[in-house]
Amino acid sequence: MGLAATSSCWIGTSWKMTKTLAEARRYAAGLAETLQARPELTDAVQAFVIPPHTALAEVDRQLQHVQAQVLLGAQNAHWEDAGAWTGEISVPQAADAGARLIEIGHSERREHFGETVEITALKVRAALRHGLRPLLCVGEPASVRDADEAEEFILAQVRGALAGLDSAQLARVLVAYEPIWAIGEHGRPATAQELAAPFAALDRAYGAQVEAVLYGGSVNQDNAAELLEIPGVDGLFVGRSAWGLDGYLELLKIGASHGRAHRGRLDG
Ligand SMILES: O=C(CO)COP(=O)(O)O
Repeated sequence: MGLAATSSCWIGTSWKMTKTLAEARRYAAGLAETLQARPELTDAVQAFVIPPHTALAEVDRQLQHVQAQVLLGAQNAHWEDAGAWTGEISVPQAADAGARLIEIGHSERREHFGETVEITALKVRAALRHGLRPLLCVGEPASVRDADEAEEFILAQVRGALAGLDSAQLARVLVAYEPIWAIGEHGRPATAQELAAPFAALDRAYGAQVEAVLYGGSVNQDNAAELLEIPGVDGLFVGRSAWGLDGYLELLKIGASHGRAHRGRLDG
């Protein structure tokens, strides 16, 4: 798939429901230009960008010369390949527009669009069936965290979505742990201390089987380096702080320096 073989750190962004076509084109063109001029930014990083469906094909066009450096993703796709599903798009349609990754089960989709564990399982299978990487998002609400049940909650979400997959399929899955209370303008970033136990639990259960486990929720240029140091964190999934290209490039730089240091440790 053209992924950096040695990538030790994933840094990606979902634009959620933001950006006109012109804004998406400008961002993607600027990203492509920067990555061509400074390929070292992704030497130790796998970058990914998840635009709204309306901009997928155009962003794909803009990123065509840096496809080995940036994975393009879609924010959602239906589990059926085609049919009478008004308002939905299928995995083959997302792939046709350039997507190589499908985001599944973001808490905003679970909360506002009724996406259940069963639905996430169907969508994971649809993505894999068509050779795309599923990016499964899991995370607990504040009430579950306060009841000290976060780990059970997120492991049940992952288990339900990935049940029955073989090891080759699991090896293509990305998991993003995004506590709901940490996401968006009303969220606050989780601290390294709060994240230690959930990431340890995810690592124990799935770390060796899935491609990567990422953290998301109010990631910014000030906390990214510290978050990347948490054991079990293989990368960051970013909303608002990467909606401007400069913000995303800054995060890529932080990821690159983390990735290089990490690789140095592995090599040494
Ligand atoms: O939901 C997120 C990524 O999927 C995170 O959003 P924010 O970085 O804006 O909190």
